[in-house]
Amino acid sequence: MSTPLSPDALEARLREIGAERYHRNHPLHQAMYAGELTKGQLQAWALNRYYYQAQIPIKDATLLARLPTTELRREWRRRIEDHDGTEPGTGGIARWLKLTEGLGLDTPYVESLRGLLPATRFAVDAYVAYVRDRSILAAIASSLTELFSPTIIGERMEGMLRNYSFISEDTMAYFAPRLTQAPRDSTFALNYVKEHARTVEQQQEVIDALEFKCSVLWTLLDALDYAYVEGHTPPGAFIPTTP
Ligand SMILES: O=C(O)c1cc(C(=O)O)c2c(n1)C(=O)C(=O)c1cc(C(=O)O)[nH]c1-2
Repeated sequence: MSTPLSPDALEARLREIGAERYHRNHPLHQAMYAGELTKGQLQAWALNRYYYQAQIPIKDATLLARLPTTELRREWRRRIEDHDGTEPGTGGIARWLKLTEGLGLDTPYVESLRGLLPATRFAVDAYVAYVRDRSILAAIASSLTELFSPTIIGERMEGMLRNYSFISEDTMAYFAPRLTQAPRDSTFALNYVKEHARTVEQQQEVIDALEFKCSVLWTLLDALDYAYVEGHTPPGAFIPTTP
């Protein structure tokens, strides 16, 4: 880029990146909603994704501490409440544990993180570090994958309920609220970057942040694929007891 894009052209570029790189295109996601995974493979996915869910409010709290205005902090604080809830048993993390429990996993084991794949830990920690260490613009832009999450969540809910007899609406309770939370959050983030990324350098930072985040999500599925579809489970990682 030698001249800055208009805000709408920047949005179009970001949407192109999502269409090409979002984890919706990953073969493991496609196998999951097509009903091709075993219960054990779904357990491994839910157990590893728990770490992503658990670190999201930590990532948001590191950003919150750096935000300069009341309006921005108020906006970001709501995200933390969405995940942590406002009292015990509420919020996204608690709902994620309903999913792992519904799949037959022991909650203390999931929470202990003992069964995580090494790549899950590295990729999620890289996301938290990115948001902590980069500019506020890059940190906000890295949440923009959420522009694309309602589509993948819709596919996953529909496909998993249809194709796996052991999955119920109740088990999938995590996802329904995300269908309204994600568009609200990503609209805010998109408007912020369209307003604040004006120079070529700033726009490149935003593009790089979205590509980085797509790579984080892609890596999580690559690691699951290698360990639980290809069968190269690293030492210490979760081993499914159901087929
Ligand atoms: O199910 C998904 O595929 C998916 C994707 C993403 C995403 O695109 O980052 C998030 C979520 N779910 C999600 O549930 C969630 O809370 C969330 C927070 C964030 C973020 O970057 O702050 N992304 C996502």
